[in-house]
Amino acid sequence: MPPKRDCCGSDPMTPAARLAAAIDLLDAILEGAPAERALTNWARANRYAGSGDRAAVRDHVFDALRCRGSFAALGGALTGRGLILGLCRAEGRDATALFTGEGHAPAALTADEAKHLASPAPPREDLFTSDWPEWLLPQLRADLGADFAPVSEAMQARAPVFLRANLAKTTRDGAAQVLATEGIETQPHPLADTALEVTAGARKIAQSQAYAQGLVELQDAASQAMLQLVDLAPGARVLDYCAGGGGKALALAAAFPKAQITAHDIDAGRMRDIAPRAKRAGAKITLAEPGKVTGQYDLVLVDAPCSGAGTWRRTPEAKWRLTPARLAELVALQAEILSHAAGLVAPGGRLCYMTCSLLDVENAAQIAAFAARGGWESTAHLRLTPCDGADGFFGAVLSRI
Ligand SMILES: C[S@@+](CC[C@H](N)C(=O)[O-])C[C@H]1O[C@@H](n2cnc3c(N)ncnc32)[C@H](O)[C@@H]1O
Repeated sequence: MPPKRDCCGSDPMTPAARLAAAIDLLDAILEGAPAERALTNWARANRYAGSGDRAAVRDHVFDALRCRGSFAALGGALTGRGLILGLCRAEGRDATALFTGEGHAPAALTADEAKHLASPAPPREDLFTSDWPEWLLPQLRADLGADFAPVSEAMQARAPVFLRANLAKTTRDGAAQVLATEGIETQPHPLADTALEVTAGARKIAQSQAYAQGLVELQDAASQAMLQLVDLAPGARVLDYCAGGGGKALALAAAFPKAQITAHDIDAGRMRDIAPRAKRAGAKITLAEPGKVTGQYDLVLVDAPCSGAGTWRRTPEAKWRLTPARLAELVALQAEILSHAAGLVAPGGRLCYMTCSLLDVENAAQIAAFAARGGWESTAHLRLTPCDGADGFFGAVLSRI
């Protein structure tokens, strides 16, 4: 059968050519180019690459960034070429057959490379350990305890894609049926009764009718699960203090249609998508002016800026960019935001703190320090790791003492 042509009529790139493109991109990224920008520039400069090629090259690049330490060890060098050799080895692909130097394939293996690939692979534990930033290892080992090995292994895999069924418009089964008619296969996920894990057709979501009609939103299942911490009476006043693009505010609006929800973020630009998303979802969300929020709320949600360690499968560059100084800055910012947000909680109301971090210093220790400053106690918390099937997340509910 002839190779399937893309929409522009060019033949798809060969697997070896896709690897060669990923090698060049990774070299640029290792020199400091942001991955997304490098991929966009590459796609613009190589118009012959169809959507399948772009997706495959992107997957290679993100797989290599996520498993940077282990692929470099398996491939013999922390270079684009070393990482892609490591990727081939990790996936059990025959590098000799792909690195031929013919056509657009990467140059043939050198004698040293062939020797390295034939040498025994490092032990499994050394491999997954090397996919964390080295400076963070003592902290991660202490915080994750017995979960360190399984979480580290889970973090090497690609993150699943999840949707939240908008129960204000449909049921989870109803959303799944509509998605299926558009070639998007899903299965319910146990972490939340709104969560659908996408098993096929993920790239069609943004163009689907189910999405356009607000039946579903993209949201990680652990992020959806965090709403288990919240219970709201009809008419409750809710402030999403760090609303960003509104993921939590929209989920709250769907779960509690009678709540009055206000979204706030220090950065107005981050809230740009809330209005169109709310319109699609059929939700009412009031936007507060950045830095000017006042009043009293029955629930103040602080989905705090954090290291994002629980989401590093999706944003692998971020894990290599984090520094001890930046982490300390984030921890100080979280404490400051908590103090400020606490002042907006009405008598008898609650404060809910969340992060997508796996690090204790941003999670339980942050809450313990806040409670130790007086006046508040933690009444419930939830900690999820990628071993639960989705991103790492932490949430705690606090009441006044
Ligand atoms: C984890 S993100 C929020 C994600 C969002 N809640 C969602 O579910 O899509 C953290 C947000 O906190 C905001 N932020 C940072 N510093 C802040 C501050 N001092 N006050 C309020 N928001 C702040 C950031 O702009 C960012 O959008």
